[in-house]
Amino acid sequence: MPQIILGPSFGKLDGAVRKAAFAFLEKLQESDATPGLHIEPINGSADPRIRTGRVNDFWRAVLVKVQGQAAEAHYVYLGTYQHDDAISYAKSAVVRINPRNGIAELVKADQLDAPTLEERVTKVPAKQKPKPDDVDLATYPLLQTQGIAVADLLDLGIDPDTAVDAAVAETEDQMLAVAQRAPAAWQGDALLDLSIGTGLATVKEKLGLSAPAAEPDPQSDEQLLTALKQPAAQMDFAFIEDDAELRAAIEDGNFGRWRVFLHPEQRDYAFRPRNGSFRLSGGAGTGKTVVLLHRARHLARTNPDARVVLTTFNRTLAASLRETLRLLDPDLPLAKELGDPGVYIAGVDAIARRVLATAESVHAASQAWGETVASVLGARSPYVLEPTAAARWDAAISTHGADLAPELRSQAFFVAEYATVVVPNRIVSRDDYLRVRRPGRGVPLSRAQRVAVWNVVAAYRASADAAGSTDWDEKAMIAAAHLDTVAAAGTARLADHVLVDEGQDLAPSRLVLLRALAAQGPDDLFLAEDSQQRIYGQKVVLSRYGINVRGRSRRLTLNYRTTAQVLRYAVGVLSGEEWVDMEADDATVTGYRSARTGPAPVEVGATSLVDEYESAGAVVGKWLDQGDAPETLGVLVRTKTIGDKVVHALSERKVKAKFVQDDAATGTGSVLVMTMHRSKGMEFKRVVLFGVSPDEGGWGVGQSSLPEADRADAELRERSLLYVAATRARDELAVLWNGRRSGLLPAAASAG
Ligand SMILES: Nc1ncnc2c1ncn2[C@@H]1O[C@H](COP(=O)(O)OP(=O)(O)OP(=O)(O)O)[C@@H](O)[C@H]1O
Repeated sequence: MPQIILGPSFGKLDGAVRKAAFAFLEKLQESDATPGLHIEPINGSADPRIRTGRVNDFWRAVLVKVQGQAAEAHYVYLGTYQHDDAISYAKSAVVRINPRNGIAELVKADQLDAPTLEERVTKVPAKQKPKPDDVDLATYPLLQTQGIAVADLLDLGIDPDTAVDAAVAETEDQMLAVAQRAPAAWQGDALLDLSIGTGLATVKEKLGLSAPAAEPDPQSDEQLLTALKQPAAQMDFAFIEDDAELRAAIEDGNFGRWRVFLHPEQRDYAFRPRNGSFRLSGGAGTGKTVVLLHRARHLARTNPDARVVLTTFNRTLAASLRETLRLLDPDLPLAKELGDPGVYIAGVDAIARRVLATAESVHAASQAWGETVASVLGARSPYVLEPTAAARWDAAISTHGADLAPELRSQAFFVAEYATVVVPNRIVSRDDYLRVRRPGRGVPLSRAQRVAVWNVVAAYRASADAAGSTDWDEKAMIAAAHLDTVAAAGTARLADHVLVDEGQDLAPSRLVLLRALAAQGPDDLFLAEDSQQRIYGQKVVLSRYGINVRGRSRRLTLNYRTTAQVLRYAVGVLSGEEWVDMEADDATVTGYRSARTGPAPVEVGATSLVDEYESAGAVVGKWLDQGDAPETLGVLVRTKTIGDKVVHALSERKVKAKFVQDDAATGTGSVLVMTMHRSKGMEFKRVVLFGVSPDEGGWGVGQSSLPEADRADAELRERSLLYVAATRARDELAVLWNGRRSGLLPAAASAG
């Protein structure tokens, strides 16, 4: 069967033609000898491999035929055009090997001749190299300030016209414009990377660029095929694997390029085997979830017996992973039960519950099960499935917390202490607690304070014991203990590969559980995280919970979702704070960039709540008038109460809106209002952040009652929440408040 390769300009078509184009390619994929396809060369085409094919009476497909030694040809599909346009495009399009780096590229014939390289390069104004003391670097060509010359760009293989334009770009926005015009995706990416200070060697490594051993032979189909398969070429050329992929790409107006056009780094993280646990970090929108989905599919396809667990913070996000994996591969077998071959998708708490439910039904009466529960909670009832309400902390504090210092008398303090110290360390007695090290907990405790804290913990546990209940930290830890016990007795673990999204939000007990799902070994655990998006729980260091990723941590830096303008604003929310990643290293935003442009975020400060509702109605109404589908617009709020009021206020202003919570379907036809927490992992075309003021509900709430160290961390989480919310916007962001502007928002200049 001929192999179809989607080229960079396979383009968008409207409905009827799309169907015809798909039918054409489907037949071509079966056999290029199918009657009626009329695959023909064009007289006078610049590229001898160019063919056109008959889609119908009016439309023709433009293709590049690469035969090589293979029995079946490869066809690069360059799009479907009306007859005359197809012929003129086919005459000028050339797919060739870039002589500098061996990457396949689509160029126009006129780019290959006139004017010579030397002539074009002389277009670059000869400014002297800047001297740090006497030059205003802000008005100096960006690349020159980084010590990059045109010759370096040409050497990388960047198209000469693009190189010349890039060399004179003085601002980020000018560079973005050049990058967007670049004839190949890898070139735009390389230019943006270089312009923010990434070195030439790193750029080459990230894109897998290296000089070919010999001058490419333009006649050689084999060489062209190799060139098409280079990772950097695959940002523009996608080898289509089956009918479903073809149908999605050609027929689906919402086709996501993420399904087939991966960045070389994404490709590497998705497909390369790893000899142990791996951590992939990256800012919002850099494609961490995309990598996980591709990796899950790859592992399951490579070994159909493999038990792949794909998990995340909660069931809403798990439902979204399931839906997106279905889009990527509708035929991929999903496992129904944990431990079955295929991909099993669930939130981490659902996994804990699954393990416990099975274990309790089989072992509840056994001594071993009782010992497992006791190893985490001390001697108590072996029944653990019922949930413990967080309110039990309040009861325990009020009955047994008389000796506590006032700043420790809060549910939030106990939840944090319990989840990060008591449960993961399997503390079952007061003596254990007096001895345990509490690294990472900013709040110091004297011996007397520890005793007072333990009294409350003991009371909390006693009341949960009486109810036969456990909280989610306890459930995860008992499940992990159980899995370790049965594995030590020789039973196989439940998974071969565990893939984790939103790792930054997982409490220690959840990490211990995920570690216990698979035996230590190659490709055991792959964890995606962005520490700057931690909006739940405490800071966590992976190595404390048996997850060793030393030397196996990488970072993605290209944001595919958000425009450069929105990204700059969102990153402004993070600035001035210290951030650490899950290896306790600096979490840097260096190199984090977007290749897309759009309007600068708009800020609207209102003088009353009614005024703010009015502004929200006006902003959303304008977007709807422009033709945006309502469900592509998000209004993000701090709390459900605020959200309900916003829905009401929008409806009064004739904007149909609905409040979305938990894993309710978003549906179509309404503007979506949701809490910023609920918006995690989602994206919208345009976003309103509503009520970003210390005078409005939610911000800073409860922090004053926390110990100082916990308060600082709570403020970091609020920044992260705002960052998460702002980075949900693909194209445009509006930030609204009533009263004072929140100090968490970036300095006013970033908004411009
Ligand atoms: N190679 C790609 N080509 C085109 N689009 C991509 C690519 N990779 C990712 N995207 C798109 O970028 C957006 C962000 O991707 P994804 O959700 O995987 O990022 P993320 O790092 O998990 O983000 P977040 O941390 O904000 O949840 C999605 O719309 C995705 O389809």
